[in-house]
This record gives sequence, structure tokens and C-alpha cells, in this order.
Amino acid sequence: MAPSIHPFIDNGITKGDPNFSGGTISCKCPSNKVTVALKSNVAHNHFCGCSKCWKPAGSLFSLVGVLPRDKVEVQSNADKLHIIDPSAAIQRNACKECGVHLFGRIEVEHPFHGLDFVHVELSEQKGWQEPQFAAFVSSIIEQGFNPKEIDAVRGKFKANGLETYDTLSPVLMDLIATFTAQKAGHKFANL
Ligand SMILES: N[C@@H](CCC(=O)N[C@@H](CSCO)C(=O)NCC(=O)O)C(=O)O
Ligand SMILES: [Zn+2]
Ligand SMILES: [Zn+2]
Repeated sequence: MAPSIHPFIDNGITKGDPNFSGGTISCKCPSNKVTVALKSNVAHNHFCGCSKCWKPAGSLFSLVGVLPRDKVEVQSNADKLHIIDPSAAIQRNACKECGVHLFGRIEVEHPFHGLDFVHVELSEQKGWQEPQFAAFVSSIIEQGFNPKEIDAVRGKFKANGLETYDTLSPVLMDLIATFTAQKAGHKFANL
């Protein structure tokens, strides 16, 4: 059986609702779930093949989007959260018991400071922004995926109208580059 790319693409992508205003995500513990309110929809929702983002069991990719950190509020069992890797730019707060990542937060100076990273598949609500692109596709090879089969993976994304990249999308990479340039003292007109 071919490995699952991610449940949200294996059976075709469902469009989000542009008027959707948020919901609740929860971890996968059978009881005493960690629950987190997301008080807006997400943006830049994307599949990510990197080794750091949480992936559902058996899937090659994560699905991760961002929203302002002041729209994210832990509602229950906060004591079960721990930060997976405190040295990473994105501090992924995960459930100690089931391993699910609830939100990733940036505390250092960074182009995406102020945005939290979340996985909307952990919500029962429907209407979240649909995936926009696939990022860090070649990273799955670093984790042991056979490079001979990568074209099939890229083809599946393309067949669903999604571009594939080996970093983030050009829009996000340009934002990062702009931040880096401004930090180095470059000034841009009309930004
Ligand atoms: N090949 C590496 C790439 C890891 C990586 O750079 N991941 C990105 C994207 S995560 C969500 O889009 C990133 O920004 N990471 C910063 C961080 O995790 O703190 C690998 O696969 O590990
Ligand atoms: Zn849990
Ligand atoms: Zn990632």
C-alpha cells in the first residue's frame, strides 16, 4: 500500500469557508485532553515534510497553518504541555502523554514572531482554510523516504492544484528575506 501523504489530501482536498472564524483543537488522549481555542481561521495553511512538525500516524507530511498568537488560548490540561525542543525557533508545545503538538510559538526575534503554528486537523469543526502548498518536500527523503518515489509525491500535490517547494512558498521566503535585509539595514521604498 502506498504511504499516506496526509489524510487531508489522500481523498481530495475540501475547500475552506472564507467566513469561518475558528474553533477548538484537542490532543489525542482518550481522557483529560489538552484543548486549545483558536479564535480565528488560519493562514498559509500548508503541508510540511520537515522532520520537526507533527504528523499524524502513518503520514509523510504535516499540515500546519498560522494565526496570531493572541488568538490562541489553552483551555484545559495545560499542565500536560511541554516544549519539544526549546532551542528551535518554533517552540512546539506538545502533549506529554500522546505526543500531539498543540501549538508552536516563536519567542525570539524572527520574521514570523507573533504567529503561532497549529494543526487544524485536530479540530472537529469544518471550514478551516484549505492547504495552499506543500513545503519542505525533499525533507521526507532526509527521513528515509525513497528518492525514486518522490516524483509520485510531488505529482499527487500537483494533481490537487498545489505547488511543491523544498523550503517555504516564495511569498513566505520573500517575507523572511525582507526581514533579514531590513535587519542588515536595507531600506525599501513603498513597503
Ligand atoms: N530539512 C529540515 C528543515 C526543517 C525546517 O527548516 N522547517 C521549517 C518549516 S516548519 C513549518 O513550516 C522551519 O521553519 N523550522 C523552524 C523550526 O522548526 O524551529 C528538517 O526536515 O528538519
Ligand atoms: Zn494528549
Ligand atoms: Zn515543518
